Amino acid sequence: MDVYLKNHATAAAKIASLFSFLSPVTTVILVMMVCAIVTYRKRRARLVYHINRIPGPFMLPIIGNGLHVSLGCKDEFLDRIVSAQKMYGRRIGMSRAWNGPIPYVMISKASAVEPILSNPKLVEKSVDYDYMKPWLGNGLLTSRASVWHPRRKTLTPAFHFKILSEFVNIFHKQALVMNEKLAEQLDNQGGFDIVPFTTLCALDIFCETAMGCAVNAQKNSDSEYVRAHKQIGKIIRNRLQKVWLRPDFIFKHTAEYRKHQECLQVLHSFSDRVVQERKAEIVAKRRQVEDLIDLNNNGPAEDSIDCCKKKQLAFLDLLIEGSLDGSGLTDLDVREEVDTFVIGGHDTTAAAMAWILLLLGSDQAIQDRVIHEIDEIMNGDRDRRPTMQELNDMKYLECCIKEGLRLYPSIPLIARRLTEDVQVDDYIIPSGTTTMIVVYQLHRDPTVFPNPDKYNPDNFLPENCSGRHPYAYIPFSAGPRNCIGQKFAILEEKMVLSTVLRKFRIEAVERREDVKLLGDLVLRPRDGLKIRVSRRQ
Ligand code: HEM
Repeated sequence: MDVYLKNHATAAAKIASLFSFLSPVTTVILVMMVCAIVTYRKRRARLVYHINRIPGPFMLPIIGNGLHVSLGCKDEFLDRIVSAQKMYGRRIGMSRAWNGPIPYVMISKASAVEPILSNPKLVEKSVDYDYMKPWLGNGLLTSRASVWHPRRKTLTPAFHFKILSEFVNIFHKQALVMNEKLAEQLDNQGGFDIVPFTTLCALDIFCETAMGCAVNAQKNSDSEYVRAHKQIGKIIRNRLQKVWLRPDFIFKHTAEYRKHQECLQVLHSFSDRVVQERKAEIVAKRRQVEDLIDLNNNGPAEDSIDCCKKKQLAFLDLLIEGSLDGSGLTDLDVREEVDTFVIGGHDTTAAAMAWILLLLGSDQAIQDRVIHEIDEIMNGDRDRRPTMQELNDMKYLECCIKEGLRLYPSIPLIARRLTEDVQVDDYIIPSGTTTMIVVYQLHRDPTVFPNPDKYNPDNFLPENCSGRHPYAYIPFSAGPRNCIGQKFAILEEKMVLSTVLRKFRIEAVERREDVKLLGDLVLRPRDGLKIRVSRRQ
């Protein structure tokens, strides 16, 4: 003990003699730096300790499991995550991986998902979302908690039930255009890829409902916008996988960066134009109202003012009216939300509808049952637009949609950066970790869904849902940062799918098992989804 104290005293004396050469200010700075380093190292050691208690693959010094993620075929990202999770996360529903110095914890068990998604303090997205920022800026999907809170509050009313019911007409109109396009494929007995059809239909629907602008994507399918959108998704995925492409100063010197910038130019000029045109219309309308007030010395009738104030506004109008009335949102902020909602609002629903058509085409008995339900509700009428009530009554169709989203959740991975520790059973996932909820696998937990790979819409009959863990099925995420557009999505899908099924019978041309999956920003089939259509008798 004496020797120990003596050694420390000597070390302290040496440090003091070193500091005696330095000015007091430099000494204070040095001491602060030493303290910061000691604290950082302590925190880091704690983080490493807790992460490495979680099962995971063998890792190399410094690069960890980076090679496993970055090397090889870029289309295998989701496959690799799922297989690592199957191998190491089977027992506790969690596994860990180090992407260089960054720890990731993959989760596919409902009881481990709950403490993360339900906690209102854990709403920070992981750094992986930052690679979407040049495109989406601080839109709802990518923004930090401090920016996200007020914006989410502003936008929530735009997806109110009353507004959605006004969209039903547009949903139907665009579904009829899709039917016209499908009719052109009646003679195509070899089959065709359904994904471009649902994608363009969903894009038309979103632009016309939420932003009041008709882009006619279904009629003009080779639009520059659609191509740029597809390409930027690929570039971002590639960058996410390849650690060395992550730093801006490297990425900026690649050919991909030039393509990335070209895509941004196309995408941003589209959304800028939409925002500016709508803003000009709103400003002109306001002027008209002001002129009317000036003309009438007594001012406008009270009830006409009330009617304007009470009207519920759709997404873009809500943002623009807010920015004109001093909500603090700039034109750039509005554009960021437009870009975010266009991707959130059409890619996801498009993928879901395509998968569901393939699934229905693979099981004629299920298709018969859903057609029977629709015919019964519509009294055999195959043309009239369904009312909101009739759509609500299509319960079995809803089960088919939910089951489709279980097997093929449009967003297969949800990542969060933890800002506080989370306890799961005997494990601590420390603050600072990136957690990745593997929704694709969570939805295939055999203890929750027996025979989990089978397409079985009965899984969502009320009697089969009762008692199920609320976080076992989360296609729209859950908790405070869940999907803002989920009611919109289900309603749109019901309208489009029922409109298709009233006219056509669907047959899958390929087996589900043969479809290669791409874990892009959205879960897509690598080579499309081939179906055949015939007119219903
Ligand atoms: C089948 C269709 C859809 C699915 C499966 C889906 C799924 C999801 C999921 C899982 C999230 C959470 C993402 C995360 O935390 O990383 C999310 C967020 C979001 N979704 Fe959806 N979505 C769908 C349709 C829509 C639609 C139609 C809209 C717009 C009308 C929309 C707009 C958004 C937005 C803006 C966010 C970010 C919300 C926030 O952070 O506050 N989504 N969606």
